[in-house]
Amino acid sequence: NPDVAGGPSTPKQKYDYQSDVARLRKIVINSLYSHRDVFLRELISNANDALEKLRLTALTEREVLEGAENLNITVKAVKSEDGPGRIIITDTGIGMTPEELTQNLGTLAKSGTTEFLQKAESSTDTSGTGNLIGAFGLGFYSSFLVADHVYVASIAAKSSRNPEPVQHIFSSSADDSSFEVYPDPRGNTLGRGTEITLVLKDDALDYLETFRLTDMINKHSSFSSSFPVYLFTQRLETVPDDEEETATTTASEEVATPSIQSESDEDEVVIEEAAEPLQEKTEKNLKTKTVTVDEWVQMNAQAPIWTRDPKSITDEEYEAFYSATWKDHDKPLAWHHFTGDSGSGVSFRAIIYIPSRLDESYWREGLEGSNKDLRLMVKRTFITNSLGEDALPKWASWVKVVVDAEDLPLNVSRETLQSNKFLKQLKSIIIRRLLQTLTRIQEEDNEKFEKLQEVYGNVFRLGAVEDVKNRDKLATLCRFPTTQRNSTSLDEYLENKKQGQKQIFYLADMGKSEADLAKSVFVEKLHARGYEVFLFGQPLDEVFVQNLRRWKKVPFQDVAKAGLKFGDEETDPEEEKALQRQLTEEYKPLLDWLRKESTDIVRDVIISNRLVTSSCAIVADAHGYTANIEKMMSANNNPTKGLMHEFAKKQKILEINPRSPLIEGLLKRVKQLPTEEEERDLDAEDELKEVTSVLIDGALVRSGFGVNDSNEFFSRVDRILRRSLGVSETAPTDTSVKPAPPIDPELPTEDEPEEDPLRLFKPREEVKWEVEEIDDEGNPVNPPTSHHDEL
Ligand SMILES: Nc1ncnc2c1ncn2[C@@H]1O[C@H](COP(=O)(O)OP(=O)(O)OP(=O)(O)O)[C@@H](O)[C@H]1O
Repeated sequence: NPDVAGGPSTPKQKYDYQSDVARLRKIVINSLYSHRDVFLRELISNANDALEKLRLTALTEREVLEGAENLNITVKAVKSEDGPGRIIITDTGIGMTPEELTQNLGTLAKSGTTEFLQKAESSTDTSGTGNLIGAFGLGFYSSFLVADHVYVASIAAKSSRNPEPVQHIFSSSADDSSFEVYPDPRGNTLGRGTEITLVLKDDALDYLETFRLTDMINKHSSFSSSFPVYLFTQRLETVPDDEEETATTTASEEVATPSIQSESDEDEVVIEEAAEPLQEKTEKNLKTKTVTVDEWVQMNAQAPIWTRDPKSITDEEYEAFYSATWKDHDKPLAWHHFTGDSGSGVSFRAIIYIPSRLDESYWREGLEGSNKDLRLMVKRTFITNSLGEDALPKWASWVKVVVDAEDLPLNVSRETLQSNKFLKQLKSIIIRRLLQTLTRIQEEDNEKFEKLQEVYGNVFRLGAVEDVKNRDKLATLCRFPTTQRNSTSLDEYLENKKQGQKQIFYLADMGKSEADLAKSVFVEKLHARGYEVFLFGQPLDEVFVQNLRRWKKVPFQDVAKAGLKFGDEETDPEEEKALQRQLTEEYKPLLDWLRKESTDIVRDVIISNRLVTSSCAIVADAHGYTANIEKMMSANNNPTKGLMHEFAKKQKILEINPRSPLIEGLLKRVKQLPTEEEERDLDAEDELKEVTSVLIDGALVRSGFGVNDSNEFFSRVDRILRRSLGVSETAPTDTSVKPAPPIDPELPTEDEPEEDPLRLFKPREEVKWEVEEIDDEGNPVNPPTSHHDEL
């Protein structure tokens, strides 16, 4: 309606869009045509939200219902010979005051906006932007995908705070950086709610076709509203050419919005059809004529999906409902539709959906992040999406649920709901059903279960830590790599354990790949002997086992800690035990030597039972930190560090492998050292001390710990290398460098040449190496040129 634009007498208020909105609109306007259809879905969804808000407010404030009788959404296409085509979407929802028009439509307050804008702006691939738009949900701004100009007429619902609402217009064209808000020159035409007029772009006129709109509403919006959605249609009909008969149908161009008799689901549009069958009439009177019959057709006449019999619902319907309700355009991974009784006498129907991806914010939000995707309804009226104190635990906060309770009073408020037992029971019912669904997938659908692992693997671990009541069920869902298989459950591990094995073996080192873990010194013997070891590289793995402690009564054993038992030690032949005793005796001088040299680092030194090829390893004592925990502790900057921490850090044991030639050689050298009564050979002692300390530091590194002072460690390595190369140990390295030029506070005047983004792919300039010659003493033959030092 051109009047909407306002006459000269209407005071217009002009505003600039908030910068994010301006950026968003630019993306929308430049985006791909194939995604334009979303505009209708977005506007109908907003209309539905406005109606839900109204119905919820009406529970406590009846007067908001004044102004318009029915709660519905209408869509009408207006073709025009002399002007542009228009689509008008109207709802009788809560409406907006002029301030709200400015605030809600002129600013962006959506989560993830910045991220979306950055991604969309840097995307050079337009189809990528299209997918982003689909996933983000543009809301109101999607209007500009198809419209050159948009008018939003809105009048807020009457309330005690706003007893005399006035209908206002928000007006903006696609290429404007500003918008206007002004009183509607037509006065109050809506009664209550919002009317959005899209003045279509020339290349979007095909949206005026009824079949196009019908198709779009059926596909995207038939599930998005529990309020009736009507589409204005016109059809041609042949009627008797009898003035009296044709009076019941009008061929007017405009028809009033539908009048609806009740708010129940059986809502019907009152458009009278000819009372008698047409055929009889044409037979009576052969003279006929063709008239245009205007009709409001309800597009979502079916009952809401959750109230229907699951057998009558197709997968496509479940998926369409999911995407319309939660605006997730990736298909859900699975769903479960059920009827329940809370046990406190409230019966309800619910559908639980498992999304096919976790929202990026899930791990960022920390443990406080709670579920916002649970739609709690009472007799089909949306009540709340927050369970308050009875919120789902963090691990399950991603689940999307619709619950419709039958036996609660409709005027139940959020507060009285909190005190109702129903919510508490509902929480545990949802969790139980969710676990059932997950377990069913585990048992019946391998492919889907793999996808579940990919998306929710860490969520199950978190759940087992967080949700003590359901710990076992969640732990059953967890899969881990082992030294023998890619993905093993705890039960599968136990089925594969060896005779006598009384521990579940695992090695944990956060961030390490399975391949790296499998090469660890700690698993070499277990693996060589055919025992299976869990390889825990995920951040939550070690926390998971420490909370679980045992599975089916079998305790977990960290293979990097003392206490490892194969379980068949009893059956070791006598001679093997004797050999062990003999080795301990034989290696006593080396063990004593090592104890003396490693007092700051380890608690004890022993002959190892776990090493095959490696010469030595550092093992955490049962009460000490493993390398993994030690890393976590230092990364955390944990305030509980202190005495206990220092104590736990030192609870390590150095294990040596008597079969390693290196250890044998070391033993020989220790034995050769003159005893104290004779003259001590201090040089030989120092040299051996140095070798020993490199060996211990090497063991620390190999076992995943850090060395105490890495500079000192490398100087020692340096000295040993010099010695083995016959280079002077004391000859200094020339450390002179070219000093920096004097201070220059001037800023550069010319623009820096832009860096070539493809430089990495271009051949590098040849690097010339100069080899420095040294004499017998290790001193350079030719003094180094200055550019060596710069390097
Ligand atoms: N038909 C309407 N009636 C009342 N208020 C509306 C209507 N359409 C939009 N609004 C208001 O404008 C705000 C912004 O709408 P917009 O569609 O951009 O985002 P949103 O609805 O918050 O997000 P999304 O549509 O992606 O869920 C809404 O939150 C709502 O307050």
